Amino acid sequence: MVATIMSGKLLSDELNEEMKLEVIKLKEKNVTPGLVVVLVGEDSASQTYVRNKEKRANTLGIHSVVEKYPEKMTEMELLRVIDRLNKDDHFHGILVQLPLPKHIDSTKILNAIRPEKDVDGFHPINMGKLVIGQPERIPCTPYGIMKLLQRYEIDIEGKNAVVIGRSNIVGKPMAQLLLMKNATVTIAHSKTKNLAAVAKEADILIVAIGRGHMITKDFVKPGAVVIDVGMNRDENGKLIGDVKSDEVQEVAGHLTPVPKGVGPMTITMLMYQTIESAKELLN
Ligand SMILES: Nc1nc2c(c(=O)[nH]1)N[C@@H](CN(C=O)c1ccc(C(=O)N[C@@H](CCC(=O)O)C(=O)O)cc1)CN2
Ligand SMILES: [Mg+2]
Repeated sequence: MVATIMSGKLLSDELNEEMKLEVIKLKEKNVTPGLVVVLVGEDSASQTYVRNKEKRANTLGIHSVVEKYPEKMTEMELLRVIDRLNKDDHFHGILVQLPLPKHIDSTKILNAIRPEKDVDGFHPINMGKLVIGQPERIPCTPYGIMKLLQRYEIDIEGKNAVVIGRSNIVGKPMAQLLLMKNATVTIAHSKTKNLAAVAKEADILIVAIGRGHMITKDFVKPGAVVIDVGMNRDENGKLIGDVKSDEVQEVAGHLTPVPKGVGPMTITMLMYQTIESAKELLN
């Protein structure tokens, strides 16, 4: 078997075209979706991601502003920035790029964002709404994965889904989204015993561990859908996923590549939620 490759890049391109039209329609009603990205410090990967977000927003016609602050900014100063942006009607979405410098408590900052403007879906109110099955803003990576599963017509209902990783940003919301589609969901993590056996039960295997090439074919049931959320660097600095794709693609039915799999969908869903947030103004 050779797995079907699920391209996040292609789906992003398709959704971009739809979103451009949505933005045009909103502008006709005098609403320009606005996104502000707050970047604190000099982390070079974060700078790249923020630049990519700005570029994508511009391509779609979204009004986009990046506010950059020095590494030594205090938590109180950042809270004041969030307070100002919460009140600024030009912005329907506020995103604070993570990670923040160590002396700033990320939880405090994320909790200060108005839930309606929380296009990352990280605010406890948005997380809580997701858990009770009334999602409003959804963390972009798992949301993008759901769009990919839908695009590739993957049946979810009644399937065994195993999510490896229990972060607030990926693992936990991913499990909730799959549960909402009536999958039987298992969350596995670093303390799970016999991980390969647990993973091998999965019809849908979501891998968000953060360890390059850890998932070999021994973890994969023949024909399974394997979603690789990992972004790691190998010894030569090459970007690799958590899944050993060359051998897993011989066993899996579907597989997301790294790069151009889940990654592009994260930014796409960020734009999508910014537009959704702007639409709410009309209602
Ligand atoms: N506030 C947030 N901070 C962070 C998030 C987030 O969703 N919200 N996620 C990551 C970084 N990130 C977006 O911010 C992000 C990282 C990577 C990609 C991506 O498309 N990756 C490409 C490969 C890029 C490369 O070659 O290095 C891919 O997978 O094809 C998108 C978004 C942490 N911070
Ligand atoms: Mg996100």
